[in-house]
This record gives sequence, structure tokens and C-alpha cells, in this order.
Amino acid sequence: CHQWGYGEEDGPSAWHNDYPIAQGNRQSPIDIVPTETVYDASLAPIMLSYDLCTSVNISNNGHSVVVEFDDVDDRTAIRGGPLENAYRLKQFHFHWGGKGCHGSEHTVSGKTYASELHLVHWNSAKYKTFGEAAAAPDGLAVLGVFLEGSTADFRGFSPKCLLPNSLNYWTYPGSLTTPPLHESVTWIVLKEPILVSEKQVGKPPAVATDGEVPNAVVQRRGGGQKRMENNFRPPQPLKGRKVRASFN
Ligand SMILES: C[C@@H](CNC(=O)c1ccc(S(N)(=O)=O)cc1)Cn1ccc2ccccc21
Ligand SMILES: [Zn+2]
Repeated sequence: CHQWGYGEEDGPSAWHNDYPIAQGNRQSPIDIVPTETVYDASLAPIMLSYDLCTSVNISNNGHSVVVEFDDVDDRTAIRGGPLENAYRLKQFHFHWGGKGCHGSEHTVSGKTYASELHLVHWNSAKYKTFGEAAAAPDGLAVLGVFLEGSTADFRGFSPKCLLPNSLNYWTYPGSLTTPPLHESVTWIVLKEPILVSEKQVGKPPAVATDGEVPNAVVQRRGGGQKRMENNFRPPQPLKGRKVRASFN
């Protein structure tokens, strides 16, 4: 199967070899330039029903740390905003840099954040499975949340505690930011970052890139486990897409 990563040989600039869609017309992430976004008063607020969310597992898939949810019904869903119907929460995961800097995928006028949280939802009204939705142009909706370094509490464990006060957002048609890079994502990126503690953001989660979830990743010389960091794709060409703002 295709091996891809974030290194010199297998990183974002090489992905097009195995995934030609990498050079497609609706690739993500992008650089969001607020002065070039269009305020769309018809955009409804987004509504998140995360109260009854049931997380199932946390895993390291070699590219990120992923928390999966049981997605058997629409208890845990996102609706409203640019979406025609409810999209069911499947998983959330993070992208981060090394040593707490430049880890976000989306940027705002070139500004990078320390990390970016992605809450991945699929269109369960139109598709039977996540896999089917992941390949369809209106199949997925990913809520992107910037993480900035500071101190904040992280009580409880509903994804709701991972959200900022304001749900003002930008939205645009895009793609998965990792292979297979399907152009199936309606991106909803919140403008307000959430603050997480320096020590959490400063040090990327101790995960290795070989899929093991070690209790502490050791930096071995020459091969062996490598600390997973800089697992972000750089911004991609807008190719004429319009980025709409839910706020003025
Ligand atoms: C789509 C791929 C798996 N990839 C993703 O699910 C995914 C989700 C979100 C992002 S991001 N960074 O844009 O938010 C990137 C990749 C393979 N796959 C195909 C079918 C399928 C079924 C279950 C699990 C994985 C499956
Ligand atoms: Zn992601």
C-alpha cells in the first residue's frame, strides 16, 4: 500500500506521485486572507450536538493521534452553517509542529498557530458509511480549530470543551489534508483559537511514527522510533475558490 509521511522523501511535496489529486482544484489546507473573504449573511450558525458523544478509542495511526467516536446515530453531529443536513462525528485528531511553533495546517494571512484540531464528520443522510462519504464531494465536514499556546483548563471530555467561545467561522470547499486527499470536505474553520497550556502545546504528544503508542518516545540515533512532529501539510493554491465568512 502507499507509504506516505511528512519526511523529506515521503512528505507533502511527494504525495502527488501516488495521489495525483494533490494538484487538484479544491485541495486543503489554504491560507485564509480575511480581507479577501466574503461575508455571507445567509450562512446559518453552526450547531454542535456533542453532549451525548461516546468516544470509543484513542490511537496513533502513525500520522496523528486520533480519538474515534461511535457513529451509529446522529447523537453526535454538526448541522447548520453551510451544511444541508446533519453530519455525524467520526473522529478528531490534531496537527502540530515541533517545539510548539508553526503546527497548524490552515494559516490566516500567513500566520501559523501552534496546532490545529480537526473534528471530522460525515454526511450520514446521504451515505451509508464513512468510507463512502470520504470519497464524495459533499461527504465530509471538518471543523478546524486553531490551538494557541497559553494556559487553559481542559476539564471534562466532551469535544465541546475543545471549542472557543465564539463559533464565528470561515467556510470553503476543500479536501482531506492527508492522502488519499479526497476533495470531499466542506471546511468550517473557527476564527477564534482555543488556548491550551504551553507545556501541552510546547511538547508535541509523545507519539512515534511507527504506529506504536509508547509511554515515552525515545529519540534513537539512526532509525528506530522518531518523534512525530510537523505533521501538517502547507497551504495549497486557492484556484479561484471563494472563502465565505459567517461574520462581518
Ligand atoms: C479516508 C481515508 C482515511 N482518512 C481520513 O479519514 C481523514 C480524515 C480527515 C482528514 S483531515 N486532516 O483533512 O481532517 C484526513 C484524513 C481512508 N479510509 C477510507 C475508508 C475508510 C473507512 C474508515 C476509516 C478510514 C477510511
Ligand atoms: Zn486533520
